[in-house]
Amino acid sequence: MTLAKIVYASMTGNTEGISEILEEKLKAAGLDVERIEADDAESDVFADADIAIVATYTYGDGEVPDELEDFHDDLSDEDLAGKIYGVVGSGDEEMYPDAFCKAADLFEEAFEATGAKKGSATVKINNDAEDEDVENLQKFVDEVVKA
Ligand SMILES: Cc1cc2nc3c(=O)[nH]c(=O)nc-3n(C[C@H](O)[C@H](O)[C@H](O)COP(=O)(O)O)c2cc1C
Repeated sequence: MTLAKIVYASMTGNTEGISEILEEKLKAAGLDVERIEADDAESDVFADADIAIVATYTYGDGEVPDELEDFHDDLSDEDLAGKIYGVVGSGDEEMYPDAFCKAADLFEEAFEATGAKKGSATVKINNDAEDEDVENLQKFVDEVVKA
């Protein structure tokens, strides 16, 4: 069975909710899913996964959250060739227009260095997921599953 792993960080719950939506949709597509909170994620967490997903909010001014910093630094050294990756970000578009969901972009760069294949365009969500975002998450899941 195909295994998808979702590593997520969430301070106020928005990204956690997004990760739950992803889990639900991946399961509905027939996949095994593991959702791993940032503090529990070792850099080799995706070694046994077919699909590697990171869901992250953005902190500071366009920075990866503290609890994902080491994970992000080490991820690019992993060999994830043959796997599919996808990234979902939550940020605040009004408050941080120039750094909106920048952490998601930084994870995309790290995944590119691993040799994994991008399964779908990064989804960026303004705070918590609304109806339109849920549709975009469905599209994201459909694409990573068939990539
Ligand atoms: C101190 C602080 C800095 C932030 N910096 C950014 C930022 O640079 N870019 C961005 O898009 N959002 C930024 N945000 C907004 C959060 O990423 C956004 O509220 C997100 O939905 C939080 O996700 P969570 O509920 O999963 O913790 C910042 C929020 C705080 C409190």
